[in-house]
Amino acid sequence: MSFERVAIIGLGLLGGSIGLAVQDYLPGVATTGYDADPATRARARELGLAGTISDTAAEAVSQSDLVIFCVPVGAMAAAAAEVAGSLRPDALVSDVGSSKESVAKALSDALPGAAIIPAHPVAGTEHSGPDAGFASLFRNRWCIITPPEGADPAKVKALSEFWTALGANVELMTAQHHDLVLAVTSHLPHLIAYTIVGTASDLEGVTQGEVIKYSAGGFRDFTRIAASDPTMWRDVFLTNKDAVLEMLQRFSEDLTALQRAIRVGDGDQLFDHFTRTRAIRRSIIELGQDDARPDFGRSDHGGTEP
Ligand SMILES: NC(=O)C1=CN([C@@H]2O[C@H](COP(=O)(O)OP(=O)(O)OC[C@H]3O[C@@H](n4cnc5c(N)ncnc54)[C@H](O)[C@@H]3O)[C@@H](O)[C@H]2O)C=CC1
Ligand SMILES: O=C(O)C(=O)Cc1ccc(O)cc1
Repeated sequence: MSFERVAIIGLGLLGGSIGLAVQDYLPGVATTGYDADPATRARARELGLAGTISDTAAEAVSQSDLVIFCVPVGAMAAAAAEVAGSLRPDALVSDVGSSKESVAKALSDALPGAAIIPAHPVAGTEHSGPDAGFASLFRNRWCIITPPEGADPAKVKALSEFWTALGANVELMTAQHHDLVLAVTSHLPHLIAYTIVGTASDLEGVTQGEVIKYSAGGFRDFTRIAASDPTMWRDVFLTNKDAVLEMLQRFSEDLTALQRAIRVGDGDQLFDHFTRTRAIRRSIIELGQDDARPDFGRSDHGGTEP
């Protein structure tokens, strides 16, 4: 089973990248796009983010056997409600949201009876909007699929093959496990970046100019992450609240332990901790997932990376 026509609802970074990637890597599959923002629809037409850009969500999905919601996780319920009653009976509904339990519930509440298999391509940048999309975004990245209990194995297979065709490596897990893992690997790092950049810019006696001028490598990396879309990240923290708070609690305890080591001058504890974390970085590089490598995620199939 493979898909004939994909509808993409939300034409920002993720939706635009899917549209471009399908046109490049699955040229036999038709693409239709819709975005709630008329200016984004106009830009999507100029950029050719999908074969057809519809002016209503209902029209975009009506012929499609795969419908992917690419809107902020807090907007999934409203976006899904707009297509209720217009889906093909055999359509598979999916999404790309960064949190999964709440999105699975939002989609199934809005679309009772529909086949829904949520997914999360763990691939992105700090940029958003239709101009941010590029076809090679998903190459060599993970796509986590979270099939609900009782999901049709043929549909899970078809969705896995779709993401594999776009260049992703697919992994299956429960939505609950996804939310716990991503809380520590993605959500908490973003919260820390938002905090540290705010702290630095609030410092009395340190000017904004100095923060920019002396931003050495580490801080500069944090400013990139802290430039990520405010709507998207507000929604991630509100929808993955329990897992983020649990990880934040553990993080605070570990930070307090390091704070104490500095205060009492326990150099061995600091050294041992930093040695352990350095080994984790090295194992990421050995796994070939070091996105600092110049060729990481690039493809020779076109697509422009920002
Ligand atoms: N930005 C990133 O790096 C990644 C984002 N994600 C997830 O992908 C989703 C989309 O994120 P981005 O593409 O970065 O956001 P974006 O801000 O670039 O695009 C979202 C688009 O959705 C549209 N939209 C909002 N409500 C809508 C509605 N009810 N109906 C139709 N369109 C609507 C907006 O007008 C906007 O164009 C989010 O759920 C996010 O958590 C997943 C992986 C990476
Ligand atoms: O730009 C970065 O460093 C990211 O971490 C991108 C990203 C953002 C959100 C996701 O759900 C997945 C990936």
